[in-house]
Amino acid sequence: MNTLKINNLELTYKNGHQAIRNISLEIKNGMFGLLGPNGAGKSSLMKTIVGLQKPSSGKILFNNADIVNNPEEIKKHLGFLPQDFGVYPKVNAYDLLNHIAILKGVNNKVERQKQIQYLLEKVNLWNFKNKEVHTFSGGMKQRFGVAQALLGSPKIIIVDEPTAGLDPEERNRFNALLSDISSEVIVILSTHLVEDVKNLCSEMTIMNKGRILKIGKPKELIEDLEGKIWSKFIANDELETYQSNLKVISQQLIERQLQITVFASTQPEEFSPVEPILEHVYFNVLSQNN
Ligand SMILES: Nc1ncnc2c1ncn2[C@@H]1O[C@H](COP(=O)(O)OP(=O)(O)OP(=O)(O)O)[C@@H](O)[C@H]1O
Repeated sequence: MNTLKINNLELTYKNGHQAIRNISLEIKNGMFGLLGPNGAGKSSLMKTIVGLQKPSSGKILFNNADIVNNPEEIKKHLGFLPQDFGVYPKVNAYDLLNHIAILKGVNNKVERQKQIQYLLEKVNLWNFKNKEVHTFSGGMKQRFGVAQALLGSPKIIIVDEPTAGLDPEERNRFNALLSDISSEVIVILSTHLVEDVKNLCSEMTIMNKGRILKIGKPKELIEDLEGKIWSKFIANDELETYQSNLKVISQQLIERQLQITVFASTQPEEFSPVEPILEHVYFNVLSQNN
């Protein structure tokens, strides 16, 4: 079992912006969802975990090793799948993986060949091993990204917005693959897609403005809202009145009619009960923080 422990982490950038505010977390094997709107501090947190930047204060321990002072202790066990790799060199999939494996310290040639074949088969790209990666479709590039992240048998894998730009079928396939991997390693999935967290993660946290606002199992966080979510169709000009009298957590247009969803411990007049979902957890938590 791998463990990542974060204690009282703080990060203030040189311009004075405080991107991480007193964060403490404990993450074990499985998929952990880091959910938050743009600018919440997710990338700042991940970059600090992987040792790309030092926190202003606080501790990060990976399997009990202090990785703030010894980033190598995590780097040798890390697989990183960034949002976008930028431009790929004009190299075929096999050769590119071979190159990355060497950078990751897989020095034995036979071992390298074994790992590359295993991973290309696992992500369904073995038949495309001689094709240049820059010609791959979005989904194929993402799966290639997973293969490179898994080279060198990492114990912790960090993925940033992994399904951005994938069509629904590619997204499902990609998510199944991540879920498959996560039983033996820590996978931290940073995203603003509630749907991906709901489908994949056993534990999650919601963060905003550098703080952790909620932490728990998606299922339990949803159960906490049982009997507290209500909705109603209203006229556009009534919105402000409802917002000042009730806790409106979301609003959406359905066939051009405005529907609001509110959080309340008892049923507001003329509202209908709604079965809670993770979106409600997310919007409810964020609305308390705005
Ligand atoms: N190097 C930096 N110097 C100063 N401020 C920064 C720096 N990097 C990020 N920030 C600021 O810190 C805050 C958190 O940014 P961060 O990129 O961590 O958020 P995020 O949750 O990952 O958002 P996104 O989903 O948009 O990537 C933002 O207000 C951002 O402008």
